[in-house]
Amino acid sequence: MSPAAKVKDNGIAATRSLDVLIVGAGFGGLYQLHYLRKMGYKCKVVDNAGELGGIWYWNCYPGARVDSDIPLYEYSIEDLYKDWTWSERFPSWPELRRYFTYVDKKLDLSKDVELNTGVKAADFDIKRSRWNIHLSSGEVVDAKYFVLCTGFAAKIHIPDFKGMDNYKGIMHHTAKYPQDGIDLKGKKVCVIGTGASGVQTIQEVGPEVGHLTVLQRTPNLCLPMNQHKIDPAVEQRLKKEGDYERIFKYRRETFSGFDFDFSEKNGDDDTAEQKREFYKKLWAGGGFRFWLNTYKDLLFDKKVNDTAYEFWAEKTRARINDPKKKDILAPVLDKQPHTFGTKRPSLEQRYYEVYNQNNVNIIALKENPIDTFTEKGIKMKEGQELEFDVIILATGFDSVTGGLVQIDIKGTDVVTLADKWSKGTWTYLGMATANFPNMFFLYGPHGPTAFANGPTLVELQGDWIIDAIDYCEKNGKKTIDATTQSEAGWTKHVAELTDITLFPGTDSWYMGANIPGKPREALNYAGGIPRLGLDGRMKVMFR
Ligand SMILES: Cc1cc2nc3c(=O)[nH]c(=O)nc-3n(C[C@H](O)[C@H](O)[C@H](O)COP(=O)(O)OP(=O)(O)OC[C@H]3O[C@@H](n4cnc5c(N)ncnc54)[C@H](O)[C@@H]3O)c2cc1C
Repeated sequence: MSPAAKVKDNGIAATRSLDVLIVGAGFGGLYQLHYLRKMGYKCKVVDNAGELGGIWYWNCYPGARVDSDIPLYEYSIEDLYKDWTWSERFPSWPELRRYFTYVDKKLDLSKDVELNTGVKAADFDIKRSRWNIHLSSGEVVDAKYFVLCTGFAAKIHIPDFKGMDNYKGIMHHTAKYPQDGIDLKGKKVCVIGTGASGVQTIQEVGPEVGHLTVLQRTPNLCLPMNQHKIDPAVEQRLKKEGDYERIFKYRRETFSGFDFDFSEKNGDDDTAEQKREFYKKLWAGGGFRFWLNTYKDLLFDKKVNDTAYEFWAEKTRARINDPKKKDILAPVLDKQPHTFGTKRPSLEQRYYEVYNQNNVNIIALKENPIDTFTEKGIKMKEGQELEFDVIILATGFDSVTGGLVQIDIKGTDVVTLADKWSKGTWTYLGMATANFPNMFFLYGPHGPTAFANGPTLVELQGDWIIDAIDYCEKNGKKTIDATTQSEAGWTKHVAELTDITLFPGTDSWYMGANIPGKPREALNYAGGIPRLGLDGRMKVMFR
């Protein structure tokens, strides 16, 4: 199937020929490798990480753990789940790493994975209908298909704070945290940012450090995780009774790929008292239930949304002692930072109690912004000169599109992907983009990505991509490409669906609003998994 190796193109000799080059050794890339290899295709995975696991390699900051409860955050492959048991309902990053080691051993993946190897560029050779893929090692690989499983968080974002180079202490972004950690005991620590990574870091390090200062731009409307230990005997019984099989089937049918879905009810179907009872039940269930198992119009109707916000604020404010901290962390409804659920709420275990400790303070950056970094710390606009041994930048990512466009990819019209998407993103089904034939991506733009449980979505989209490649090979197709019409239709559909929700009203990374100059647009598909309707959607162009 593969043409001879050493194909000469653009003066660069490709040293290897593959059927498929897969970028990323996380849930998505390893799923592609396992099935495509089983089907007889010659594939390799490359990843610039030092181990398997995707984001769980990079995000080893204190307290990093998953927000999807088990067994949702794992592969649905029986051979894997039958012998694996997690220790906690929401596992932490070291356990995720152990899971990937286990998966590797069971599926014998590593022999086809090249770690510490990045993809820098790729160009499509029209004459041969193949990709030349340029690796960080200097090697050029020739492949018929180019599958980008680069996740939504491959490009970190650090705001352009004044004077950052002045600071002489220890400073790391959460996704570049040292693999062997930092001893924070007794240290003066600053965490900038209270998104998902910030919340997890703060609640973990607060009890351990000498002093913690949190710099918050927007309060995170955190939900109780309700973490607990897992009893392996119970899990074993559930597996025997077919529970896991049922969950893995059902998770492919729900909006977010979890084992629960939005209620059939609208908010107005319930009286105020009934609403309260309903919210109490969701709250007690823990996890994302208060967000994604709630009234089906909660993310569409501001009035209904307000009732959830009020419930959240009442519950949360009761946990914070200091009145000023209360207002910074959990403002009352008429000072709400945004509608509930239109920014990703984080799951927390003791986040708010940490602020009741004397060694923890919080500064609202909207009232008192950073003036400049200094040699010893940070000077605030109001004049305080704060000194820190360690600064942890929990400042997020150029999410969803950043990891893709930072690779210099040229399609059939020699326009780079970065140029094509510079004023807005165009995709078909959130898995292909016109004039980039034989190239697919998953868990990326215009898919349900950030609204979806990772493993569910990478399996669903992964199956579609595998089928598409197999279809081409079985039917002698040289290329598969999205048409510009199909791409325009999907892109319009993504925008229209988002426009009727409350999401556009909030500045968030869901809308690209966290990155200066990035187009403000819907990056995720608000129709959820069921409306994707991937079956029978092969409306693509074969040549
Ligand atoms: C801190 C954090 C917590 C999360 N928690 C949850 C959660 O609780 N539940 C949930 O469902 N999802 C969560 N997610 C989303 C998570 O990304 C997905 O669950 C899942 O990891 C997606 O798998 P993936 O294989 O698509 O991508 P990733 O796991 O992101 O893996 C992508 C891989 O591609 C590699 N890569 C990228 N670009 C290149 C390049 N140019 N060259 C070589 N290699 C490259 C990266 O190094 C990385 O290893 C979280 C994300 C983050 C950042």
